[in-house]
Amino acid sequence: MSDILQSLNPVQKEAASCTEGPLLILAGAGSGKTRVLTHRIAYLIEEKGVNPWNIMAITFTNKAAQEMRDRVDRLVEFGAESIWVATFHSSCVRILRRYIDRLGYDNHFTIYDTDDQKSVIRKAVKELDLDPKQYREGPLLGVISAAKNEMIEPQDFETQAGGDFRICQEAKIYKAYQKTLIDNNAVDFDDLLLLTVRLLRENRDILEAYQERLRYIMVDEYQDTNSVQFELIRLLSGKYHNLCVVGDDDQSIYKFRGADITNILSFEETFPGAKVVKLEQNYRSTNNILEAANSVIANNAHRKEKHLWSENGEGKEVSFIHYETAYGEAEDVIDKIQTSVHMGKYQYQDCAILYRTNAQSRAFEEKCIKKSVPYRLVGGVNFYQRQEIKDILAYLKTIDSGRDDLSVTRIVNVPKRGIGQVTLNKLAVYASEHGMRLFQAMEQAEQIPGIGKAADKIKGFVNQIMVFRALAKELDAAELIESILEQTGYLEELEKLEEDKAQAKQENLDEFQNKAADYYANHDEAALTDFLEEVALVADIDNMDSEADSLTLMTLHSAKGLEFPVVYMTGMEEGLFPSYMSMNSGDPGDIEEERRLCYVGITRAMQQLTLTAAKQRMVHGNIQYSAISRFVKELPQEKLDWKEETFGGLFKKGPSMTANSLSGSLFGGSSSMSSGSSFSASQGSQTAKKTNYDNVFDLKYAKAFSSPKPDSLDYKEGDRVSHIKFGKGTVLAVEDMKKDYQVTVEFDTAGVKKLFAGFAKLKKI
Ligand SMILES: Nc1ncnc2c1ncn2[C@@H]1O[C@H](COP(=O)(O)OP(=O)(O)OP(=O)(O)O)[C@@H](O)[C@H]1O
Ligand SMILES: [Mg+2]
Repeated sequence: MSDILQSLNPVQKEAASCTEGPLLILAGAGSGKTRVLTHRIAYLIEEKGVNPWNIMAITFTNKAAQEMRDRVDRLVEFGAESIWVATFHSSCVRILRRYIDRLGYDNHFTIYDTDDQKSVIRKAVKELDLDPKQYREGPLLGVISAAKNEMIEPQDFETQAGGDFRICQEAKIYKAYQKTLIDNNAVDFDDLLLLTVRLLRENRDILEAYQERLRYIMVDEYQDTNSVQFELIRLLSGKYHNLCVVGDDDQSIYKFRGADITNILSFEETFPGAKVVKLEQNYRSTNNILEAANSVIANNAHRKEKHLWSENGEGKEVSFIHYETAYGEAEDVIDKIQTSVHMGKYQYQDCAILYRTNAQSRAFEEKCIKKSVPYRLVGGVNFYQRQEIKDILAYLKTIDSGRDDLSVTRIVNVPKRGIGQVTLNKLAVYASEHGMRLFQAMEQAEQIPGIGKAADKIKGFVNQIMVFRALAKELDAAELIESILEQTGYLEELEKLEEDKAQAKQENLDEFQNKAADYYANHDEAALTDFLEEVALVADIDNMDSEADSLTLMTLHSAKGLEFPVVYMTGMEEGLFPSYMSMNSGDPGDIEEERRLCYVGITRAMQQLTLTAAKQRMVHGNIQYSAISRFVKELPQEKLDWKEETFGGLFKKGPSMTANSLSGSLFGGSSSMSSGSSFSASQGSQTAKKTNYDNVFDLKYAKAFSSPKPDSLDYKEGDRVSHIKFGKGTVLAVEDMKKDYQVTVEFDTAGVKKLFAGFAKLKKI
């Protein structure tokens, strides 16, 4: 066998050298799938004499495409540059730039981004005389995108509506939207794929030309392809059938973007005569880590059975640490990493901290900055650089002093107040002529010549800030943030965004409120100025050097395909991971998707894996007690190195404390909290006593969060209420407790929750 394949094991060799006909490499994480793909390309060129021009390799992200090209460059002597290595989208752009005129477009088409798309939707809704409140851009874009991913064109969408009023209206919007795009010679991201498929279906000559050229097609991370991507591959490989796809059904984590796991599960039916190769030897992780991964994923019903093993030895035991608070979790994890680096065991770049939601990065980022640990945030903007956080910070700064013109400029039209650039210029000129700050000039707007009617709008803004200034004396920063979000209409604006985006921003804002609540809990008599000073210190990220040896922080989703010697999976709590949404959607498939994500996380670790959870975490300014994630329970318990943090230190769990004997209190099994329900406590001390979490953080929180019991409630059993985070719901029960009312609410999407009335601030609707 050739030299090129020398570094592969026999099964990998078989896969890499099986070049003709359809081939599915179905294999678990770290078994060398990506490695086989790159070696296969080299083998085709060097051994089989295939022209690089005839080879296509498709990946999902630009980063992966770049890496694939680099790896092939190293293996192949000449011609690597003419291999077609690209993502799905860039492949389509390439085809369409050449041939889109066949579909009636001009070849110099424009690609619309989300902002452009939204304005097209707004225009369509207006033209159709529909209520923009009922037909919001975000959700409509979601509907259109889903239709396009299923290759449903506007006319088919209408036919499928079958008289349903709402769907009929959506069909009209879709039609108008598409017409505008065509009139502007523009395409959206989904069109790129859809139009390419249409082009190939309707133009035999073009299809045949590409089929003839792209004789060998390879797709990495095949488990995440959606219908239209699948169709594109099917068409292109339709003549030579030399299609090699690699993937792992257990790592399919993009269902929410239309990825269809059946594409991989039914490969053999779709491509008759397909050869299937399974790789089971893992080269990445120790056996302890693999056993953890195998044991968790075994709980999914719909999967192809496979079992990973490795020759890397047992390795260190997988650990689980249960902290009292999320604050303690962040502090200790960063400490542990720093210690291992100081001891010379690892470098920062060997370590990764993974979490379920972007907002969780905040606590870790702060600890890194405080302890001078260099870090790199992958696939996200640093917490304090995020748009919504900068907006709210700008409000707080303006409320605090109004001297920062940048902040004032940032928020004057956020949300929109209709104050135009011309007016702002006049204000700036007036301010500089009179040696004032911009905000002072605004306070005197009516005296400024030429401002005219805009003066009223400016006064409105100034008055609002004045009201907040008064409030700032009464409220702590967390409450102030809440009133800013509500009273300026910022939250309302958020709701108009696409669901994913709105939710991510909402989570970040919640996390910022938690930060504020946390700060006030730990600083008696803190003022807004002190809080802003603290934030300025922790938000200083200018001294970050992306090239330097640094710790990686990222979400589980963005960790796919990567590997690290040391991995921490944090926030392993019911409601966080798995997420509330997946727990309450009613579709068991959603929990399975979360479990696959957990599997992806575990299998990133090469030598050392630690899972962590916190008993209490601030969620939307409330302390929330959560049970340990079910995924922790699914790990092989007898091999798990389990530590409990109690007051003053970490203690190893004694041999008699098996997971099952603890399940009542730790997994929420026997307590009044059903699995997945959360407990928002205003009476921290009371709850703390009951659950015996007598640690110093509890007392501080308790002090900060004891809010008076309301005299009476304006809602009762059966009423509809709304909660700022959980949305709308129906009151199931109201219990009059000594210190507060405990209200049980069944939320429409967030499930059943028990809340304390004094803190939950439920509104009757
Ligand atoms: N035969 C082999 N000999 C030595 N190392 C190998 C071999 N096969 C794979 N590896 C190494 O194992 C690690 C995992 O390989 P690779 O990233 O290709 O796996 P994968 O199946 O694509 O994983 P994932 O499912 O996470 O994408 C890499 O560091 C790779 O270099
Ligand atoms: Mg891979």
